Amino acid sequence: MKHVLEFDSIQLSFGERRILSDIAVRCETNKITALLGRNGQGKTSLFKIVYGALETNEKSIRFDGTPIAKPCSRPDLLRYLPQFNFAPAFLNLARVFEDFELDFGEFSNRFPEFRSTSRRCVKNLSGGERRFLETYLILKSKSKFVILDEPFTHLMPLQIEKISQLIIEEKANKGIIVTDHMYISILDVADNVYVLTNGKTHLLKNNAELAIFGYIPPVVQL
Ligand SMILES: Nc1ncnc2c1ncn2[C@@H]1O[C@H](COP(=O)(O)OP(=O)(O)OP(=O)(O)O)[C@@H](O)[C@H]1O
Repeated sequence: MKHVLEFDSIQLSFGERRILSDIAVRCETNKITALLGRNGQGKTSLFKIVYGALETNEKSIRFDGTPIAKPCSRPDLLRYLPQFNFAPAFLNLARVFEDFELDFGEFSNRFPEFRSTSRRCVKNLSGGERRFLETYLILKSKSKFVILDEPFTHLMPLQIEKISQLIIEEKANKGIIVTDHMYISILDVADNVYVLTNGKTHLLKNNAELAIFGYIPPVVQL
């Protein structure tokens, strides 16, 4: 059964500075929805509002047409990969997988580079290993939707490829909303791409519009 997550009518200012003013995003299960935008345009702020980690007076977030006030209290509906590390630093990987109700064996069989890490504390992983682990935990969770805020940060190209593959596979089970400045990898997997600029979201008609919105230089051929 198809599910729909929509968010619009979101207003956000920091002091006198208006960040978000004209937002309209629609995400569906079995689809990958990308949000691109120049640095500082408000992508993370928007995701935090949708998840419920940042308060704002005006917002409308609906799941299958029903408003949800605090999606962060409904992990069955929505989970969020923030830009910062969230897996508890002093737990070992076996315990983290247990807490997330995921199978460490399945993870380490698929990604043998993690095979001997079940007793290792999260804090002893490298930056890239930790980002890979945390992205996996969110992507494989049983939520109907997940938001991934820059999942490719710290990842080497080979791991970016593996996460891209996982994103494509997991869309069979959920709706995925993603932003990352590795935009070519994002364009490769996305079904719909929005650009956030000057507080407004635009659904892209074609990739060339990325240059028109000033996200990529005009010379890049996509
Ligand atoms: N708590 C805050 N107080 C004041 N200004 C803030 C706060 N959080 C974010 N900002 C500002 O709001 C703007 C949007 O920030 P945000 O992190 O949402 O942008 P972004 O599109 O995710 O950027 P990037 O691509 O660089 O990650 C930025 O100019 C940022 O400096």
